This record gives sequence, structure tokens and C-alpha cells, in this order.
Amino acid sequence: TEYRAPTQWWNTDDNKEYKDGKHRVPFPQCLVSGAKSNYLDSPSLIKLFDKAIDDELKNLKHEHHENKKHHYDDEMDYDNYGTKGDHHKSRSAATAAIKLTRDIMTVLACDLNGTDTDNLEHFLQKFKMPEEFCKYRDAPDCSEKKTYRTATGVCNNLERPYEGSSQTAFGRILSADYDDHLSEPRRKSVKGGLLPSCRRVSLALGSKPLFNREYNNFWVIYGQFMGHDMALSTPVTDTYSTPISSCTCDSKHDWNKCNVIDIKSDDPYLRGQKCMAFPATAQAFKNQICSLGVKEQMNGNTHFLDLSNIYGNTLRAAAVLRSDDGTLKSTRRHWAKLEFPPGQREGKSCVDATYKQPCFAGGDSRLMINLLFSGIQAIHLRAHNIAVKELHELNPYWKNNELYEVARQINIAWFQRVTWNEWLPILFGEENYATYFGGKGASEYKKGESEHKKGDSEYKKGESEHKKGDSEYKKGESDYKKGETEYKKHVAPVTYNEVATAAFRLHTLVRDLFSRCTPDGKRIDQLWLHDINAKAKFAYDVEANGLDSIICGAFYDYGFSHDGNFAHQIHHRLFETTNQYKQLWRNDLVAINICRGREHGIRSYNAYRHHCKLPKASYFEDFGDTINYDGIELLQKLYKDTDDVDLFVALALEDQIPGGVIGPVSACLIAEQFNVIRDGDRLFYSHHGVLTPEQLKEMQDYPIHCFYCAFVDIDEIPLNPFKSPNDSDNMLQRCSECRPFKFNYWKDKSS
Ligand code: HEM
Ligand SMILES: [Ca+2]
Repeated sequence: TEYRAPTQWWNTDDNKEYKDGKHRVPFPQCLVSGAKSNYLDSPSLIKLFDKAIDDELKNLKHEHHENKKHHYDDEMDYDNYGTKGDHHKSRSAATAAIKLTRDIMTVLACDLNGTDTDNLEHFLQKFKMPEEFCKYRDAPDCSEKKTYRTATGVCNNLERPYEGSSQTAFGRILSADYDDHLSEPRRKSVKGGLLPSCRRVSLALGSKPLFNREYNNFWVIYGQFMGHDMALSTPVTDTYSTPISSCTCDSKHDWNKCNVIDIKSDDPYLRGQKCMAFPATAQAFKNQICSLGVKEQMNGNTHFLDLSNIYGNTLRAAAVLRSDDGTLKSTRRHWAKLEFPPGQREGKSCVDATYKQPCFAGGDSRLMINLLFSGIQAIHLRAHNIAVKELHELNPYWKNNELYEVARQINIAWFQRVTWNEWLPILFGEENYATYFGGKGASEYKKGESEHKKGDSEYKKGESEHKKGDSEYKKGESDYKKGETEYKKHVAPVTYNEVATAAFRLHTLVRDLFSRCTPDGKRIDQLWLHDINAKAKFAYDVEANGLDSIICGAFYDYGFSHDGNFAHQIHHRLFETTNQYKQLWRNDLVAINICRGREHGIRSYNAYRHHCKLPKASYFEDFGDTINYDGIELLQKLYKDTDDVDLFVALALEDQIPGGVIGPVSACLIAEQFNVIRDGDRLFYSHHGVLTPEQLKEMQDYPIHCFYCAFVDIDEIPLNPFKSPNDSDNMLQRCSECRPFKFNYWKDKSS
């Protein structure tokens, strides 16, 4: 790749100070360091640029060399790391740009202390980068991409075509907070000294969550599925776009590439293991503007909720995953009634794959994260293929591509309907839901916030209060779940870094044990998470009915509540393996989340309180309006200052909003998120003109349990499939009594 620095760097149009024609660049931020050094001429800039590029290319080569020891280059790779072109180029361009920014700051001896990040960003974006360097993607031609979604999400917004597309930067609710104002992870306390280590904070949080009977495990893992559709913090990759495997306990100072969490020799669960080491997230240009800037992280997936983890987030993945007849590739087992996701040629996404029992492949590399997740993947894969079959019967002359696109549209519509009408109302509580989402303008949901401030005692009442009769549940359904919505093209449909990295990492809800049952609902047993976490074996358990037995169990199992406690399996035994020396290797997801947040420059909880119209806390006691006494005491022991508190940690400790699952600041951030990816998604299923009025009505009227009846090998499903069945308001419904979905509204009338 030939990158060349431009001869003129500064965008003269918007800079009045640029006068003398000598291509000198003023740095208002650096005035402290003396007038002369506040200017850089073009030759010096070009030198710096070429060095940054050189370094980056060297770096990539080194990573690849290290990687080769561990990985094969698999041409048939389904997942999105495997897009050998686009993502890799854009990532290295962004990495070089931030390095260049830093070099320039160093040469100019800029003192960024006390710099306002927003101003700095504004200033840095005035730098032009070389044209060829910025062409990490071809300019999209949106003229023929108006009806159906593209695989990458490009052209969803016709005016700003990259918005929401895969392999672009996460959005941010608030600008980043890095130790050096540019890219270095947040590790310092505002009081001086270091923040407490991520593992230390994690160990202070409990491992004994209580159940919440308001939702079941199907609801919990469905949430994980939503999260993975919206967000993939793409790991740093090598020249072949393979995630690097060179992070070790010694990579601590290489924070652009690796995260390292130290483990003390007296750690109660992980002693003997020196550290947890894992790749950092790849960089990306903010708003796709190719300029100098403050570090942003790359979302590998489309930001929309569009089943991109089923269909693929790149053209290449999408092409590999589908068959010529418009269906999605799948595998069949003679003993299983319904199809399975396709097998992966290499066992990249699970650890126990064999030729006969491979890991599953799909549009995202993480679908073996647990076998219930794979089950949800299977549900939407089956939904697509059944829709193709029905549409083909109705419209026999349709071309295969039309079958694929319309089936995909129907499948995404099912998923969006269930998410906004059934899943989110449980997270927020049926009553609050209308306040946050009730078809009002995106700005109005914030009003709800202030009303949620209730004394501690009110939150404590907990589970029993949350039980609502079916009648109440139905009442809420009235208007906001029915009818059309409007697309708002000015809204940017992006996944926010704060939501992907903190608010939506609802790991508090995850259970240790996953039940299995047979199609007639007979319980078989319970499996530990570590037996189905990146392991395929139980998907192929013939006796139990494979994947479907794990989906069945999820309807019955309660989820854990969002109470600052984490299941032991998540907290201290994630991805448990034994290495070649028979040493046990374990991970702590809570510590990883905290360090990931610091790496991504996520501001402290206090900043988001302010954003969510709560007063900033000066003393720890001031957190009392959202966090109970025990939580405050815990925070006070760990952190030196209220401005130090990691967002993920405080959100896990927040008391629930009345009737909902999460706390006030969580709710505020997550509501903001789901409002923008609904309003700003031009092809959202209920937006005017996306479906016909009859199609939309059928989509919203069809009983939700009947959706799942059609795609799971099971006899009975609870009326609300996201809550465990009971004998009163959530009775089991016989699948044989479900009416068929009215596909005939998709019969082409033009023929
Ligand atoms: C079996 C249960 C689960 C396991 C084993 C699991 C594991 C993980 C792991 C290993 C990561 C990456 C951490 C990192 O490197 O930064 C992650 C990220 C994440 N998880 Fe989970 N998780 C589970 C359940 C959930 C649930 C229930 C939700 C939400 C309802 C969720 C939401 C997320 C989100 C939003 C991310 C960030 C995605 C990204 O930006 O890459 N997870 N999870
Ligand atoms: Ca997506």
C-alpha cells in the first residue's frame, strides 16, 4: 500500500490564521509552550506522517508474525474478522492517525492538561489526511439500495451513507476521557495516583445474585443476542485481519494493542495465574472523517438491530452464509426435527469441535458464547428458511434474490417487533416504557428520569412488587405497540460506546446453570455455563434433543436480578480451560468489562448522572438517590473520588427503577440508544412505507409465543415467552393451537 502525505495539511477554508502561504499550522492548544513552537511547517508534518505510517506497517507485520504461530489463514472464514480488505485498512489508517496526532503533540510540546476534549477534537479535525490513505472503502453508490438493507448497513441513511454501517466507530454520548486526552486508557484517579485495579474492584462485587421471577433465561440470552447484533468491539488484528494472539502478561505497556489485568498471588480464585491478557479494540475514525483525532473504537457489526449476526456484517460473510436458492446455509441431523446452523470448517469459535461435531458459523464470531445463544441463532436461521419456503409457494416466479431479501426483511421485522414490544418493556417496566419510548420525540424520554428518584426503601421491596397480572401487561399494549412510526433522517443510528461497553453489558443477569428439557417440557437436567460456554458437545446430544433441549429449558429458568452480584461462572470461571501444562486458566468478565471501559475512555458514572439530569455527586453519599447504602460503602472503599467511579460498576449497583430491571442512569442511557436505532433506521419495520398496512398489522398482531413455536422443536410455550410459565397469568400455550402466520399478505399483487 502506498501512502503519501499531502503537501498541504491545513484546511485553509475554515482557518483565518493561515495566511503566510508557508503551510504553517497554528496550534492554539499549545500556546503555553512558546510562540515559535506553535507552528509546524509542511515538510516536518510530512516527515511525521511518513514515520507514523512506517511504524504502523512494521507493527502489523510483527503482529502477523506472532500470530502465525497460533492461527491458520482460513479463506473460508465466515466471521467479520475475515474481511481481509476494508476493516484492516481503515483500522491501520486510524491507528496511524492517532499516532501522528500524538507525535505532533510531542514535537510541539503541547501540554494537554485541562484540555477540553470537544475543543481538541474540533481542532484536530481540521487536518487533512492524504486522499489515498483515506480511501479505506469505496464511495458507496446508494441509488439501487433503497428497498432492502445492505449487508454492511451502508446506504441506510441515504445522505450520510456510512452512518450505522459495520466497521465504523461507535458513537459516544459524551466525549472520551483518556489519561493523555488522546488515547491512553483511563487509569489515573482525579486525585492523583492510580485507580483501583480492575480485578480488585471486581472482587469487591458479590457472587450471589438473587433470582428475579419477572423474566426467564430466554429473555436474558435474547438480550445478549441483541447486544451482539449492535456491537462488536473489534479486537486489534494483524495484516491478515486475524485477532492478535500475542498479548501476554508482559504486554502491559503496549496498551494500544493489549489489555493486561494483574492477578495477585493471594487471589481467592485465580491465584497461580499471573494475569488476564486480551487484545485491545481496534481504532476507527470518528464519524468516518479521515483526520487526526482522539481515539475511537471500531464496531465490527452494523449498529442497527438487523440480525446482522445471522446474515453477516460484510458482503463477503453474507455471500458465504447464503445458498443459491435464497435460503441460509444450515446443517441437518437425522435425529433432529429442525435444522442447525452450519458448521465451521475450523474450530475457531469453540474449544471442543470435532469433524463430526463442529462449532457453528454465522454472521458473528461469538455465537458459541453459550449454546442457548446458538439456539437463538438457530431460531432466526429457521425463521428465514421457513419464510423463503412460504414466499416461494406464494410467488413461484420470484427470483432467488428476492426470496432472500423479503424473507430477511420479514425475519428482521419479527426480531424488531419482539425487541421493542416485548423485550424492552420488561427491561424498563411496562409502565415506564411509554415514558421512555412511547412514540414521543427522542428528547422526551428524559423527562421520566426525575420521577424515578425514590428513596432507598422503595427500591428494596424488590421482586414481589414487580409481579403484575396479565391484565396489566395487556393494558400497556394499547397504542405504542401498534401502528406506524416515522423515520427521522437527522438521527444518527449508532451504537454508543457507553452502551456497548457498560450499560448493555447486563452480565448481572446471567445464570450459572442452564436447564434442558424434552419437547414435551420434561426437565432433563441442568448444565453449568462452563460446559456450554464455547463448547459444542451438548448441541449434539441426541438423547436430549440437542440445541432445542437448551432452548426449552430457558423458558422455565428464572434469570438473575440486576443487583450488583455476578454468577460465579461469569465472575471467576469464564472460558475455563486447562493449558498444555495442565494449568487451569480462567477469566473474570467483570474485571474485563471494567478494564474495557477504561481502555475505551468511558467517563465516570458522575458524568453520566449529569447527562441524565441527576445532580453530580460531590460526596459518595450523594449517590444515595440511585445507589443503596451498601453500594455506596463499597464504592467509597474502592475509589478516592466520586469522579473516579467506573460506569460499569456503578450501573451494576444502581437500584432498579420501579417495575423495571435496571437503574435510572442505565435506563436513561439504554433508552437513548434504542430510540436512535429505531428513529434513525430508515428500514425499521414499523416506519411508514416499509411494510404495507396489512403486513404491519399481522406482524404486530401475531402472538409472540407462536413465533417461537414455529422455530423450536417444542410442544408448549408460555403466553409471554420471556417469563417463566405459571398457572395464572402466564400459562403454557399449546403450539398445535397456533394459527399460521399470514404470509399471504406478501403475495405479489402485481402479477
Ligand atoms: C453466558 C452469558 C454471557 C457470556 C459468557 C458473556 C461474555 C461476554 C464476553 C467475553 C464479552 C467480551 C468482553 C470484552 O472483551 O470486553 C462480552 C461482551 C458483551 N456482552 Fe456479554 N456475555 C454473556 C451475557 C450477556 C448478556 C445477557 C448481555 C446483555 C443482555 C450481554 C451483553 C454484552 C455486550 C453488549 C457486550 C459488548 C459487545 C462488544 O462491544 O463487543 N452479555 N460478553
Ligand atoms: Ca446489527
